[in-house]
Amino acid sequence: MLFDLKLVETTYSKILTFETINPHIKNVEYAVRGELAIRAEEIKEELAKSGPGKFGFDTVVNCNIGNPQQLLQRPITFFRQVACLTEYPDLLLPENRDRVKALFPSDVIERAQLMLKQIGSVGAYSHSQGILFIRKDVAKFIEERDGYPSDPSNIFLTQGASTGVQSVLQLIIANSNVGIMIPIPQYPLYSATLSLFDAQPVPYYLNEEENWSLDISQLTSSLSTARDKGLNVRALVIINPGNPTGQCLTEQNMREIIDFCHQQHLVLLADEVYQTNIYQPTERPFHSFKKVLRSMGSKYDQFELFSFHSVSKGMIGECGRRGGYYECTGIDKQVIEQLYKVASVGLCPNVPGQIMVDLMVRSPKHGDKSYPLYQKEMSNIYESLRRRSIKLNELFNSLEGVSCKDAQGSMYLFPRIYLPVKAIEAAKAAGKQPDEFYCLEMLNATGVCVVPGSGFHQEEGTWHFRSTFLPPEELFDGFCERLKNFHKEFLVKYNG
Ligand SMILES: Cc1ncc(COP(=O)(O)O)c(CN[C@@H]2CONC2=O)c1O
Repeated sequence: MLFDLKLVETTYSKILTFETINPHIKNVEYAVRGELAIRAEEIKEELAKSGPGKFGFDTVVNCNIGNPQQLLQRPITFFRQVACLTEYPDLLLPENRDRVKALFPSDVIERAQLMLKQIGSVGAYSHSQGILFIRKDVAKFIEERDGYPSDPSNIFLTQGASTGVQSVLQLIIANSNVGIMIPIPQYPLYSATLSLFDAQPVPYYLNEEENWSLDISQLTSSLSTARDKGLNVRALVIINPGNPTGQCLTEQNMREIIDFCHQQHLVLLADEVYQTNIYQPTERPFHSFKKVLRSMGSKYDQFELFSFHSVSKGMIGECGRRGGYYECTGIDKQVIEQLYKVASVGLCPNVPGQIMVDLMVRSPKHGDKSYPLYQKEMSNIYESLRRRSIKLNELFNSLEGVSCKDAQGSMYLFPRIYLPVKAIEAAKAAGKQPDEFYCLEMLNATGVCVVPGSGFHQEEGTWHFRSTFLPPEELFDGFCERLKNFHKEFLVKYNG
């Protein structure tokens, strides 16, 4: 007898429902692309369909995510020229030589030929840890940056820093009693990943009054509270420069943190993706944890450190290429073998992303044909980011009931907002956190999409939001004006 499909359809119950999927996935929150970002996409749709109409603006400005090229930042010419030739090697055939020479500088052609000689084809799987030739370039970059040896076999190329962070956390989280120390406010990749792997976040609070500084006493009290609860705290996460807070650690503070981890037997995860987004290079230069660690002498030779970097940030902003790496320092060889085994399950990181990592760590040098343009493009982007960070910081601090620490690094400002009682009551009535309510009102009034501080977690009773300073400089004054006018109107509406 044939199945009566109607019968099957009426009685068929879904295997996968919200109730039956992995509960850890349901616990995951990632505010950078949460409710505000979703609402911003809806508004974009409505604007595309029916024009400004009911909105007082004609464009949505995505300041919720550090995605420079979404905000029209131009890619670095040299990087794209090399990438272009590696994607279509026929351009390098003798019959095309003259035409290609007319379009591409000789050092671009040479670099593309070198890359293709090493990798074969961008369409081929590579070594699961990443192409050795590129890992050697990463190791050389680290040695030249820090002045200490780096071993390519201790380097993993990854799909952006995100997947590196997740691989390392997955390795450390042996069971649900494992605690991982994370900064508050923090970039929600960490809290989200701990939820996913069913680990326990052990929050340590950054000190906003002291420019988001990291007090060792805060680490100590947070750790002892967690251990008193019976948690097996195994690692400490540091984001330097900070996201969302933008602070850069002093070398002295970094030595104290390493000593703290050494004494308390913690693995250190150093997220350094913003290491070139440094806007006060004299007062607050970037130091890598690898360099500071190696400068502290043989007592720390066995210290365990993972350092993460990415092509998504800096002046490069090639977020969509998903390129990054992490370096394992002091990590047991057998543990590295396990990391390799898991990396091999995913076969390999994407090869265009690996090429971008190589271009980042081995960029045009003085004397190369492409160097003048490369240097000009990089410094123009850097100076513009610095100017925009200062301008937006000044704007926030000019607003009534707003205070904002300056951006020593990264791509964000994280102003604190003091909201009128009526606004807090209105938020409660709407079932929203006060800063979430403020951000939604901002989006609906101006089209500017930022992320509420609650999405990064924050000290109880304080409210913040995070904005990038990425809108194009030629539109920046208009962008700032939108925010200023909104804030004034918001206060009138809820101060009465
Ligand atoms: C501190 C930090 N670490 C890692 C990442 C992951 O980067 P990739 O996976 O792209 O290498 C980000 C991305 N920053 C997110 C994305 O944009 N805005 C943010 O806060 C980040 O801010």
